[in-house]
Amino acid sequence: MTDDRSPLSRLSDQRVEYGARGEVAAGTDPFTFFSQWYAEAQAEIREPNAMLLATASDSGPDARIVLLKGVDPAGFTFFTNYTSAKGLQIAADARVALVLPWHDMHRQVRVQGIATRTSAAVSDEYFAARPRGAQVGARASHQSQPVDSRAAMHAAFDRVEAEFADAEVPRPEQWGGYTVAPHRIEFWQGQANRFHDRFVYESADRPAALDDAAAWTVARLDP
Ligand SMILES: Cc1cc2nc3c(=O)[nH]c(=O)nc-3n(C[C@H](O)[C@H](O)[C@H](O)COP(=O)(O)O)c2cc1C
Ligand code: PXP
Repeated sequence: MTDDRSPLSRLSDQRVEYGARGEVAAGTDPFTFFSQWYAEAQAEIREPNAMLLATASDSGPDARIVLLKGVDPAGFTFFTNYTSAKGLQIAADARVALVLPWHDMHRQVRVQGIATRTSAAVSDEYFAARPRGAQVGARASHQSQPVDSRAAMHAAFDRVEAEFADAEVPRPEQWGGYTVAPHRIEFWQGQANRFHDRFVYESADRPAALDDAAAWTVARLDP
């Protein structure tokens, strides 16, 4: 904050005012609320399904972006490598948090829940729908492990391509989905004077179906 030579020392000058979208009221159930907000985000945000996934384990908290690939009343689904850092962390502690950061709309959605692996059939179906290059990449990558060089990565990619030259690329068994079944979900709408709207749905710490209005209590929170 005191070093005037660095532009990074002056970030306190940056200021965006919120509130142009008007006030928000709580919806009936979290699924309806999320569906409505997601449809609006889809129209305005370039990659609205990019979300932060936070994990907790004995080694401490960790976070990274993953892509949301589906939402239904059971929860929020993404795909990854089960032997990655996040995969090992979820194996040690399945409690996770998600944040959908829709800055341009002055909105965020926060989710807390329990991650469980999708069935092999669901993972197979999604893997088969990915572009071939992404399938090859998933087989060639030991996600989150050190690798010697970019050249070594390309060699691994080429080996997989050669192995399945005339065939479909099968899903590696360590690659698949997780569904986060939520017990807390918060909708945040930025407002003027940092006096925002926040609505939190809770299901008594137990995951509940998002569209089961009776399972959720809703409260407004101070900003
Ligand atoms: C926009 C964006 C989307 C991403 N989507 C995914 C994803 O869906 N699955 C995934 O495994 N990694 C995804 N990544 C990469 C992760 O952020 C991360 O680098 C990788 O999964 C390794 O994380 P880990 O070492 O914590 O396991 C994405 C990164 C970005 C920036
Ligand atoms: C390492 C990794 N895995 C999976 C994904 C999800 O990609 P896709 O949309 O092809 O499933 C991404 C997206 O950036 C990624 O970086």
